[in-house]
Amino acid sequence: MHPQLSPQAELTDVHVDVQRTAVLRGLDLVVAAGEVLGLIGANGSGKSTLLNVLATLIPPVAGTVQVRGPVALLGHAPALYSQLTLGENLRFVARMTGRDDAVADAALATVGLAAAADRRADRCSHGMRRRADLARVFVTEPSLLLLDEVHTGLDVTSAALVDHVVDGVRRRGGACVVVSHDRDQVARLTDRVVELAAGRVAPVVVA
Ligand SMILES: Nc1ncnc2c1ncn2[C@@H]1O[C@H](COP(=O)(O)OP(=O)(O)OP(=O)(O)O)[C@@H](O)[C@H]1O
Repeated sequence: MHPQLSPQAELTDVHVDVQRTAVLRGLDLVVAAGEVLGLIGANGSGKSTLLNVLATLIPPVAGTVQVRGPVALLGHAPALYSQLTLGENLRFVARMTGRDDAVADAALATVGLAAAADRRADRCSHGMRRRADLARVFVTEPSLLLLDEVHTGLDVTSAALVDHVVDGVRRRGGACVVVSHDRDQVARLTDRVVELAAGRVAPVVVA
């Protein structure tokens, strides 16, 4: 962590139930501005739930959640309207956040999808959809970027694009939380790693 920087997100004694089952139980976590935090844990330990709490999509039943600045969550599945083209999807995001269409078009070009802008999302490969999802980050410029297993199924070039996106958020002084089952990926990409178990997080030393 970078103690000299203020927290981008701070969770204190957070309890979250999913379908009446306690998933997070008194969880404390500070994500510092400028850091890339790795989050690991067994299947079902609550990693996606925690990202949803950080994205303020799931309210805790107890505890406090403080998040500064705009947040972007990239989930298991890319968040695109399947019947819209990639260009329409990105322009929609741009308009919803008060940006020009040109920003959306530039973002698509940045992720190497300018030539596919007129292709419907449901006619794109998984990797293309993931790239278009990553392009959202160039449009909205979040201060807190939450990545949930986004490396799955990506080729080397697309995986490098994830690194580029994470670097961009960090350079702007924002923070990232990266969920992955790939410990090598986590060790390479992050400044520090925590493990979620029994509803709480604990520091982990990743070789
Ligand atoms: N829609 C749902 N309905 C019922 N229970 C759910 C639902 N979503 C999650 N859960 C429960 O919440 C717990 C935490 O799930 P979550 O998806 O956050 O775990 P995870 O660590 O991200 O798992 P994985 O590594 O498999 O993606 C799980 O034990 C699961 O049983």
